[in-house]
Parts: sequence; structure tokens; C-alpha cells
Amino acid sequence: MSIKVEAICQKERKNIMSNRMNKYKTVASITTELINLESILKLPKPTEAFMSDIHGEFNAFQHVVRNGSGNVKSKIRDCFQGELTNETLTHFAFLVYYPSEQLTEVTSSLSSQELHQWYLTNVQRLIRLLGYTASKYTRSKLRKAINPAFVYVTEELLYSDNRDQDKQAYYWAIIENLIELGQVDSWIKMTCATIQHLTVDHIHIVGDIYDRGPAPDKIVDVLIDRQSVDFQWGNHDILWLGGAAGSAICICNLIRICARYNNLTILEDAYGINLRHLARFAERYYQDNLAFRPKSNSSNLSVEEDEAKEITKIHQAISIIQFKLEGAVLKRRPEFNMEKRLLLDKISADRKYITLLGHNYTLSNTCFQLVDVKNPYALTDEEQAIIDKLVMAFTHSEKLQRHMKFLMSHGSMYLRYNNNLLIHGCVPTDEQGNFIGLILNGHEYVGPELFDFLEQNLRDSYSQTNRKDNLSMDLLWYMWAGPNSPLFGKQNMTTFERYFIADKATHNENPNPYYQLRHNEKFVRKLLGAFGLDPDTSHVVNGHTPVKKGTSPIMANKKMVVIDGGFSRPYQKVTGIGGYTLLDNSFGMQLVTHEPFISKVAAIRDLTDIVSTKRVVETEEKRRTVAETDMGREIQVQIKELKQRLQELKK
Ligand SMILES: O=P(O)(O)OC[C@H]1O[C@](O)(COP(=O)(O)O)[C@@H](O)[C@@H]1O
Ligand SMILES: [Mn+2]
Repeated sequence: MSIKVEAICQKERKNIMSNRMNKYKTVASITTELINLESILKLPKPTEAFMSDIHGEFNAFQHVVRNGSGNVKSKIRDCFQGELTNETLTHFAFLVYYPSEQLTEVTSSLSSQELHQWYLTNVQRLIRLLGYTASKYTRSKLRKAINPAFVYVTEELLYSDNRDQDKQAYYWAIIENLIELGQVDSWIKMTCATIQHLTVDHIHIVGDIYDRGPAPDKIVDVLIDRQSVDFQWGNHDILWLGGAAGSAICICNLIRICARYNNLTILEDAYGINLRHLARFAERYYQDNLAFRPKSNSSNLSVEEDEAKEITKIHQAISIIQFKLEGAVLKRRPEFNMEKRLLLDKISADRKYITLLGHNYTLSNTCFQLVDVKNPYALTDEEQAIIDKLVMAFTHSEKLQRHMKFLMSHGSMYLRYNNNLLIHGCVPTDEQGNFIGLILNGHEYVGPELFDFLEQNLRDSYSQTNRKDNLSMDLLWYMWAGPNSPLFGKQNMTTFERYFIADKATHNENPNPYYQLRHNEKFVRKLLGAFGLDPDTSHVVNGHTPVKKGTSPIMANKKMVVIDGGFSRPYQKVTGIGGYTLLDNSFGMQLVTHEPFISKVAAIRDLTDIVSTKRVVETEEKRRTVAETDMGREIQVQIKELKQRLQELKK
């Protein structure tokens, strides 16, 4: 089995390690480093958080990230045992989550004397909490987590014991100076961010940041700021990566979804992609159509009637272009095995029926005025011009390119990390659990090799300058909607049927047998083994399929955890909750259930964490240390090398 693509974080770690190794050439320096590394191995394993299917729900996401999925409050409770009333504890926790908002509140509501006292109390508490959250890390790691402008002040406060009589005056003088020099607010904001970062050391996003919700761009901005992050791309993320790589089909699909969920502003305002031409064109050729009306989005802004009509027309225009472009790929790629998705040529000349597998279905909500009966997949000149402009805009949007570059550099099709296998969708199989995939040029890509192959093609199409309709580009769309795509995991994407055919039987997308098999421990063990992990100690973490109300997200004797709990609002009626975060820390694995997030204003007003329950997935018999992590294993290799070097020097 060849696993070609290792995640960026692992590569980065190795680079850092080997650069560091070159520094140790003397007995003294090697000895110091050996002591340092041996003691790092003994530290508790840092906390990882796993989230998936956030689908643009920035406010819910940032709330959970800021409160460390409830962990920040637990840390405060442990740090200040018995010292704070529940009310004070909650207020202090909200200062850590939302320092800017809390500072605005206190500066406007307290008298200057009260405010001074508030600063003295809270700076001191923050220092204690920072010290407590940092106790798991080396001093050097903590230093890197502190804003450079405040390293000196923070370290002086942290390491000078304010109970020591001699140091007391010094300690308080630093705080008084921070206040007097007008720096205390900045220091508080920085320290709260550091506490948040240290509480959850690493974030895994198991796919689907994009589509349906209003602010995926802001989620990416937060993650860029965190840096210690990885992504396993989801099918929706592929549309945006594909769009940035210049895939016209991906662009159509994502604009269609933005129109459907009333989110076109993401394109125009966040990414500076001008939709004027598309809007004017849609206005000329399309009318109102109930099936293409935008859904209300999560910010619950009701759309003005004129705007709703405009979006409805754009929605139809882009859908028709999408169906035409998809038809062209289906024809040139018989190896994708998707001929049954060729639908425009099955529409009757009077546009009233469609014939699918010998059945005639009535068409409703039709908008086929630009579909030529004789040549249904041909774009009109105007449609072609619009697509060309859109491709140009997507490939030249500075912010989109920056965001997608981050998703590329920190992302992969799957990830093996500290004994867990992270995959957004599935590993396609047949009914018997044999891996299936794509046959291209006589070679069948299945299992890990299918993932590696698709990833390589994504990277190729992303980096190539002459963007053509080549195989790599076509595979991007396959990753979104192909029957054996690990990211889609279903036989048919029935977008056309959902818009135009009332008979619900045609809407069935037929999930891959994997989704039944993943309940079975034997199958999951086989999967882990195939991806190079030890089935006895590892787990699979999946996203993509919302866990239905009354169904357990923990399957296969705890070997499989599905964490799509419905951050995406339209799916909360299916899941009955507001989302999950899986935490993996030195004590084991816990699944945190979140209540639906109403709004940031409501969360701050009602001081709610949106954490309802914590379910234990796995408890460790003895607290896990860095030695038992991937990083620990690399450190052990390094220790071995350093010891060898030391022996040679001593000879
Ligand atoms: O909920 P919508 O907007 O109708 O979209 C449904 C489509 O989304 C999909 O579920 C894919 O999106 P997910 O990855 O979020 O499941 C398709 O299978 C389906 O055709
Ligand atoms: Mn998905």
C-alpha cells in the first residue's frame, strides 16, 4: 500500500526537527537538548478538537472555538476551585471568550474607580489562568503563543510570585503601568486569545467549511490565525478549491448553492467577485420560479421581494449552465460511469416530460428556454461569455486565492493523526465491503490509493497555469458528484430531479454501502488496517452525513465516530442538536454536544456556552503523554540520533 501524501503538519514538524538537529554539535548543546526532549515526552498530550460540516456558520463556530467546546470553563473551574461564585466564574469565562465585547461593556458601565479595580482583579485572574493552561506546555511553546509585543510583561507577571513579599510591589507596578499607559485592553485581548489557543492546541476540520451558511470566509480567517489546524477536504470545499483552480463546473455549482441559500453576498462582498453580468443576463432570460426561490439563510434576514426575484433568476441561469457543462464532461469521460446523469437530452420537445429508465415523469418549474432541443448541452454565446468572465474573476480574486492556498497547504483527502483516521465522507465499497473506485487507463484506484490519486489530481489542477478541460479538472467535479467519490459517497447527485420532478422516488441518491458497513467493528478494523493504522488503538472520524435524531454518533464498538451534528442550520431539524465537537486529550476522547446557536448577541447576553452534554468515547487508564503521540514518536527518533552523536563526540 502506498500512502504518498502525508499531511502538511507532519511534514512541517519533520522540517522543524531536522533544522533543529543541525544546531547540536557540541557535547553541552546535545546534552541540553536531550534533557529538553526527554522532558517534553513526559508532558501531557495536548488537546485536539475535531469539527466538521460547519457550512459557513461562523458565529456558532467561533463561539465553540472561543470557549474550547466548554474546556475553557472547566479550566477556570479547576484553576479557581472554590474561589469564585458561579456567576463570577461565568462572567470571567465570557471575558476570556469575548474580551472586546466585555471590555466595551465594562468601560461604558463602570465608574473610573470601579474600572480600575476591575482591571486589577481581572489581569491577575488572567495571569493565573494563563499559567494554569500553559502548565501542559514548555516555556518556549508558551512564549511563541504570546503576542511578541507582550512577551516580556507577560513572562514577568507569570514567573514572579505575587505572594512573595519582595516581589509584590514589582508585580503590581507592572499591572498599574499597563493600565496607566493605556495598554491593558490590548494585553487582556491578547491574553484571552492565548488562553483560547492553549486550551485547544490543535483543530481538525473534517470537511465542509463552505456552502449553505453565510460566512465561510470568516471561518477560514480564524483558522489562518490559529495556524495549528488541518483540513480533510469535504465535497463542498472541493467546489471552492475547484473554483479557485478555474473549474467552470465547480463555479456554477457553488454559485447555484449560494443563490439557493441566499448567500451570493459571500461572492460579491467577501471575495470581490462581480456577478453583475450574470444578473443582467438572468434578468433578460428568466422569470420568477418557485423552485428557485432562495431559502432564508441563517442570519434570518428576510429578502426584499425584488431581490428575491433577482436571485431566483440567477439561480435558474446558473443551474442551466451547470447542467450543460456537466453534460459535456459526462460525454468526454465515459470512464466516470455517470452516463445516467445525462438528462437534458431526455426532455421531451414540448418540455413537459422527461424519460428516465423507460418512465415518463412530468416536469415542473421548468426553465429550459436556453436549452436547444437539438443540441441541449451547447452553451449559448452569452452563457459562454459569462462563464469565461466568472472563471477569470475566481482565478483572480486575491482573497479567494489566499484562502484556498491555506486550505491546500493545510489540507488533504484524509489524515492519519495520533492514531485516528480522519475522512470527510467514506471509503467507497461494494455491498461486501470490498473497496471500489475508479478505473482509468486500465488501472483501478481503490482504498487509500483512490484518495492519493484524487489528491494528486487536485494538486495538479490547482497548480497548473493553462487551465483546460483536462482529466484533473474533470476529476474535481467527479470528487463533488461521482458515484465512487470518497467525498460524495452516493450513487447519484439528483440536483436536476429535485428541481424539476415532483416524484420523490427520483430524488433518492443511494448512499454507498460503506454507510451501513461502518456500524460493523470488523469492517472498521479492516479500514484502519488498510490505511496503515493499528486497529486496536485507532478510531475513524467521519463527517458529511448528519447524525439523525435518536441515532448514536458512536459506532462499531467505539471505533467509528461521526461528528456531523448539524452546525448547518438547515440540517438541525434532522439532527435535533446544534453540532458536535470531538475532543481528544490526555484523559481520552469525549464527544461534546452543542445546543443550536442563536446569535452572538444572545450568547453574550444569556452567558450560554451552548454545551449540553459530554459523552465519553474512550477513557485512558493512565494519562497520555506526548510520548504517545506522532510528535512524541518523532522526538524519540531525534533522541536516538542525538545520543548517537553524543557517543561519536565522546570517542
Ligand atoms: O440540501 P440541499 O441544498 O438541497 O442539497 C442537497 C444536496 O447536497 C448533498 O447532500 C451534498 O451536500 P452535503 O455534503 O452537505 O451532504 C447532495 O447529496 C444533495 O444533492
Ligand atoms: Mn459533505
